[in-house]
Amino acid sequence: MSKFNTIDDLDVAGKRTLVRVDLNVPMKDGKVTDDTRILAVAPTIKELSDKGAKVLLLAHFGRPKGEKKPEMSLEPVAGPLSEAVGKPVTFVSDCIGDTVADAVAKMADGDIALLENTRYYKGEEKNEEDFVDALAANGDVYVNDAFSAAHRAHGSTEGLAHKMPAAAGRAMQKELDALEAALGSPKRPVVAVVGGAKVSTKIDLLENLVSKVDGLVIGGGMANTFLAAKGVDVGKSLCEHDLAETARRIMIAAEAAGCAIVLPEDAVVAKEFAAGAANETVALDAIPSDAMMLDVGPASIKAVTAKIDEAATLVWNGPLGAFEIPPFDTATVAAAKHAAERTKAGDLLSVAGGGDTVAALKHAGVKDDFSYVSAAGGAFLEWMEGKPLPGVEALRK
Ligand SMILES: Nc1ncnc2c1ncn2[C@@H]1O[C@H](COP(=O)(O)OP(=O)(O)OP(=O)(O)O)[C@@H](O)[C@H]1O
Ligand SMILES: O=C(O)[C@H](O)COP(=O)(O)O
Repeated sequence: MSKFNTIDDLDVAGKRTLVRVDLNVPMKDGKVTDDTRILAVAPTIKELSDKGAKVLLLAHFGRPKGEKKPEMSLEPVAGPLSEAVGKPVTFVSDCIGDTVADAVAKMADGDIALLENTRYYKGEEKNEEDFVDALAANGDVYVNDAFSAAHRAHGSTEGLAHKMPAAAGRAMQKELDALEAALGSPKRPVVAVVGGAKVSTKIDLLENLVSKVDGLVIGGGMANTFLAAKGVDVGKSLCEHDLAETARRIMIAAEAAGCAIVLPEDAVVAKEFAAGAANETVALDAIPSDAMMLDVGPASIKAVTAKIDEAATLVWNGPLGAFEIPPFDTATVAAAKHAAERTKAGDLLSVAGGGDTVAALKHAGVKDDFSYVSAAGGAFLEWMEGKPLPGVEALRK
């Protein structure tokens, strides 16, 4: 990390310290269901507080697209965060303006405040100068500890670094060092497993990824888009039909690069996305038009585990199905357990990343058996692609 400033290079005592963290955590009914990302940033927050900084935490939650959507408030995260840091964390209902300035005026050195969702403002994702200036108005120094959001050139992840002395936090430092150690020169064959629901934001990076890996297993909502591009009628499944051309381009690029793509061969379908929903396993040409593919089926699981058996290195982001609701967790759990067994046997180096992916590995009971688990999903895949991450680049010395 010597190429980057770290907290050791910043004087934070008595300073209003804007700290970008990733608190985009899995949540159900207003409660945090996985605290991995919270635990990852807690040491940085505690260290800054212990050094006498007035710690102002900046983070996004979900994709409110510039609207103040109450269900995407960060307020429910303040409690679990306070518990993880072992100090009180005050929630502030805005991230810019007088509300923040008034809260800061009441803070003593060492106090910690969590500011409201930065994506409540359009200027955040657009990295608008006015918005960045408004964020900067309440800070003296900036620390970025959100590796998992570093692939976004947003106001709080990139813009702010140019406005005041800036440094990487401990979690950011640890992630970059660990990924370099594990995947800097990976042992081949390298197999990537990509699933999940963020189809439009992750599909583009697959085009580069296929030239870096020897095999690519596609599952989850991502697979539905590829299957539809191949002419499969995916019914009401999560699928981005307008990305069919992109999916086809990726399949051509993979073939040219000698990267074998593994797509589902069968599917577990249901008419509703609910616990206990009636479901059945069907062939790809028999998906009912009113049903959703919520998991890949047994033939697909066999193909996925066989591909994992070929790998010396596995990188995984995105569950193979809607794992939060059994039985749609079956494929994700089976693949996770299989990768964990091979890792424990010393036959595989396994790296997984992503908010929900980590939750899925925990659910499968194998999180600690993977070689390395990153808090980052999209950022981790972009790092794998070899792309410079704007949030990291902005911290270069
Ligand atoms: N077939 C499917 N249909 C609908 N949702 C699915 C399907 N397969 C997986 N999902 C959902 O995908 C979500 C996780 O996707 P996502 O891409 O956000 O992964 P992640 O690990 O959180 O990565 P990141 O950190 O980039 O967000 C889960 O909530 C899961 O229910
Ligand atoms: O969950 C993530 O991967 C990060 O928090 C980034 O979220 P985003 O994909 O909505 O930018």
